[in-house]
Amino acid sequence: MSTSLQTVLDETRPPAERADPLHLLERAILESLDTIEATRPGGLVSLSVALPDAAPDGDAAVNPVRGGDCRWLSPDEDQTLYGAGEAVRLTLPTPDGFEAHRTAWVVLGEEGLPPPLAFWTVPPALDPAPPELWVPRVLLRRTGGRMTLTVSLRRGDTPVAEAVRCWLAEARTLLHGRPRDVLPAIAARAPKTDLADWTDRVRRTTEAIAAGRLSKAVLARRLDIRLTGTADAQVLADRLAALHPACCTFALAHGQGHVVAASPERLAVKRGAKVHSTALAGTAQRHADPEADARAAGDLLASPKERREHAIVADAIAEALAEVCESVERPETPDIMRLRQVQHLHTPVTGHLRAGVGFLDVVSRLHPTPAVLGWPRPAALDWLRAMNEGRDGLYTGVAGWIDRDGDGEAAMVLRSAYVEDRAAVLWAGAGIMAESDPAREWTETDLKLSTLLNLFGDP
Ligand SMILES: C=C(O[C@H]1C=CC=C(C(=O)O)[C@@H]1O)C(=O)O
Repeated sequence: MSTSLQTVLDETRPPAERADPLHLLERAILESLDTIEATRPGGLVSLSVALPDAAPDGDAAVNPVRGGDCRWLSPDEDQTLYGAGEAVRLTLPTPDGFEAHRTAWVVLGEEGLPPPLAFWTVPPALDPAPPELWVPRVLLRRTGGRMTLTVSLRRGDTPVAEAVRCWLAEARTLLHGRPRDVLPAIAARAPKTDLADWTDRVRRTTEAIAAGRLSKAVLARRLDIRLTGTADAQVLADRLAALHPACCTFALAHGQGHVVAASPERLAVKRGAKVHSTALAGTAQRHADPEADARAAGDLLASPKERREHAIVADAIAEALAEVCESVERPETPDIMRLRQVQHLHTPVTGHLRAGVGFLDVVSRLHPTPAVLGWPRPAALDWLRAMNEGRDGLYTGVAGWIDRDGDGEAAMVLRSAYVEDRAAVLWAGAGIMAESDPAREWTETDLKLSTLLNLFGDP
């Protein structure tokens, strides 16, 4: 071992924490040092170690509760990803441009551990920004009680000793960081859309649909809020995950702040050749009274307008998957997805991918679905541009992760906020059909906005 690296290890490991599970990482780094240093300049190298399980009482040495700048909680897989820093960031001309980097990725460490991964975002259709992908410098992956710590480096960007210093410091924060879990309240609201403007836009859209210019358009409204203090995006994501267990919850570094969401719409999940997507469109309110709640769900299922709005989305997803799959399956009729504030018509769509089809290629075919844009795609895009519809903070874009094996998960950025310092920008939208009533659609967006507003004490 070089003396400089020994110095880094000694400096970054306080004596009181000698029993720290990070010694496993330190040992693995020392064992892999020659290979890391031999990796060609520009090459991406990742090293993974298994850590002891987290104790449920939170007293264990390993208890990843806070810290880092990216967090991803998957609803049905009991998996949480915590990322810190960036080993590499790629701006992709096309999302599948990642494949070349993926195959050159050097993976070190214990065998049988989950592969390293990258987070990525694709902007909304109305935003010309390119897709971005980044490999976190430190990634902690908790699957069930199993924990894997992965550190990554692009050779040539930073001296190895410096990278090791960052790895250990960031890993320590992910493992032992202290919660800052008091969320601020709302100090002021600045709606960017009022009911009159919304009503006008919905009316013009229903007229355009009646005139045959398009079948559906998703209009959206923006609400800016000022907070009484800084909101920690990672805490917001944790709260959202607790309140919305059926959703994919994430907080991802974006611009100078973070995008935080509890998205009910998992656009795609890929495991080997299997891909799962979710068609979600058609919305009703939830009710505390079970009878009223069931009636609302029944009305939703029976409504020709909601069923057509939903079918446009389910058909588009099935058609996009058919282009890259050997077979596609979906039930004939939707069921109901129940969330905290709303319930949606829901159709799961699954496919068996043809050989050689990459995950990000699937995502780029699916996005934007008619659940966030409208239909047909070109007409909806033209219409939204003509209406000066804006989108930012990634709202109606896609976010996800992809691993070294090419598997991954993608969620629409919905029920989301862009949070920076003491400010948050919230968006919510609704699919507009020929029969849409402006006031009802406004109420629906209110319910969708409350997913995030509730976190700041808004009833
Ligand atoms: C556009 C949003 O939701 C979409 C997803 C599910 C149901 C929708 C609807 O019924 O209108 C929307 O298409 C949003 O949450 O901002």
